[in-house]
Amino acid sequence: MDKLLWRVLPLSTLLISFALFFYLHNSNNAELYPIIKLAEGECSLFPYDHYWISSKRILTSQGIISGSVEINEGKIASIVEGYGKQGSSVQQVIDYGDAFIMPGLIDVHVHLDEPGRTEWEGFVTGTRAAAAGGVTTVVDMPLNNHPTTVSKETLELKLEAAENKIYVDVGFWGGLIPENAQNTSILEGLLDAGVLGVKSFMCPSGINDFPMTTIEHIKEGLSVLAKYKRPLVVHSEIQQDSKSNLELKGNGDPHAYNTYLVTRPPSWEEAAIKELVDVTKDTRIGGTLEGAHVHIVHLSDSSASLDLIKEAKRRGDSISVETAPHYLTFSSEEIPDRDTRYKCSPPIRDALNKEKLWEAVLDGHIDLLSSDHSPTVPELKLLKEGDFLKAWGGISSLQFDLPVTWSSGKKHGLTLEQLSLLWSQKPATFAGLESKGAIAIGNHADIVVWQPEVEFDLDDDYPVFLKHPSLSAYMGRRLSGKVLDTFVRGNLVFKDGKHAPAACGVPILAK
Ligand SMILES: NC(=O)NC(NC(N)=O)C(=O)[O-]
Ligand SMILES: [Zn+2]
Ligand SMILES: [Zn+2]
Repeated sequence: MDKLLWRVLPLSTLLISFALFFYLHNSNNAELYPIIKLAEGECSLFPYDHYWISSKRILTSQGIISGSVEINEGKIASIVEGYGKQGSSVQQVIDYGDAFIMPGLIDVHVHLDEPGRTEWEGFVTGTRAAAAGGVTTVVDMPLNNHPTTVSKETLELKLEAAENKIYVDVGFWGGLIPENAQNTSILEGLLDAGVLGVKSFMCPSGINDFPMTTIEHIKEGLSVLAKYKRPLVVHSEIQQDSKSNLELKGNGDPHAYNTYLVTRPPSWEEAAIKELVDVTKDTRIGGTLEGAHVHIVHLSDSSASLDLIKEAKRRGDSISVETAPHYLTFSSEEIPDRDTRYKCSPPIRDALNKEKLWEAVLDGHIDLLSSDHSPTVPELKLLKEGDFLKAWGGISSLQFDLPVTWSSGKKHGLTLEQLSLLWSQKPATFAGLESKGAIAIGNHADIVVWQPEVEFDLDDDYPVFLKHPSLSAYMGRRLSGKVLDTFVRGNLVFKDGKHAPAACGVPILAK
């Protein structure tokens, strides 16, 4: 017996070693490159400064190619056509096979809520969700953080709070409120400190220290912004409380979505946009506000409001518009009673409105997409009570920008090129983010690698990095388009469900 054992042992050791070798070899192949254990504090899950990534499908500024991209010290150093071919300086290659490589998404409308409301969201949770979704840059809104970002001093508080907490790059919108519109030195101080532009509300914002602006305040703001050549972004709704609406508010069932919907009709958006386009005529070349730009956030009304914007564009006004994936995905008819996760303003309208909005996206009348990720705490969303009139308005979605847009978009004929234009190139130009938004030589290596054809369920097992996953109306859905890896300035910040240990995103300040 002993003898037999001694004979079998070397043989089995040999077999085990072989098996182990093949297993490791294959699993390395599956991982596509060796995983090296990182020390705490590292910015990247791939510890090389100089490497290539290759795939059969790379969306470059010259179109989709099969080939490789050379990344060196955070920037795109070269692009080589031909799958499997790399330049002579090959050090490390990550071969993604036929996964799709494209520029990272730039989400210009995100409420990160820090400092002051970290129980709602925060720099760490928000930017980790972004990284997990292939979003490599976000631009943070000046509310619902406390204090709101309306002066140089409050921007400094933001920057302090963001230190060592951001996993992707973050730019900041300042706020235009009556106080700094009337005292332009405060506004200039805020712009000098580096906000990419300012945002205002034409209706109550729901946040006490962010009062609404009238069109007169907006004109004051625009005359300052014209000098800086930075945009004004506007929540474009003006309250039009007709008698019948007031009555409905009192009588309708607050658990029915329609009761909320009728309280914020398209005429609110139309009224605001009418006032805005009356002002944007002066932004034309030679006009008194030349250099200023008005950007309408989260357009929901695809009828009269959109027509006003199209007409202003035709005239040559400096105006642009975004919409959000929830207006392109959901329709009011299908929102269940009591499901306040869907409450936002302006509201999600009917299916016909949604289809017209898609048409406008595909025809290029909508300039870009953004999430308007605006969570709160579950208690304020009133998930248990299900009261649409009292619940906080805001959709929680940041991590799902890409799969949600793609899932609905592909059914409407959206191409991968259009998707990237709407989520990367256009937002980069709009927010003045040089060196971002395209895979082009010299640009930041801000990249998402994803599988457009892969479907997955957003179930309880799915790794969601939002602060409050239960608030997202997308939970429970089946989506197309799985994010594999995300690079920010060459750092592999997210891979296969894991984040890099250190938060190495940088704040982006306008100069
Ligand atoms: N204070 C907010 O975050 N409001 C947001 N709320 C929404 N959209 O329902 C917004 O962007 O208007
Ligand atoms: Zn808004
Ligand atoms: Zn918002």
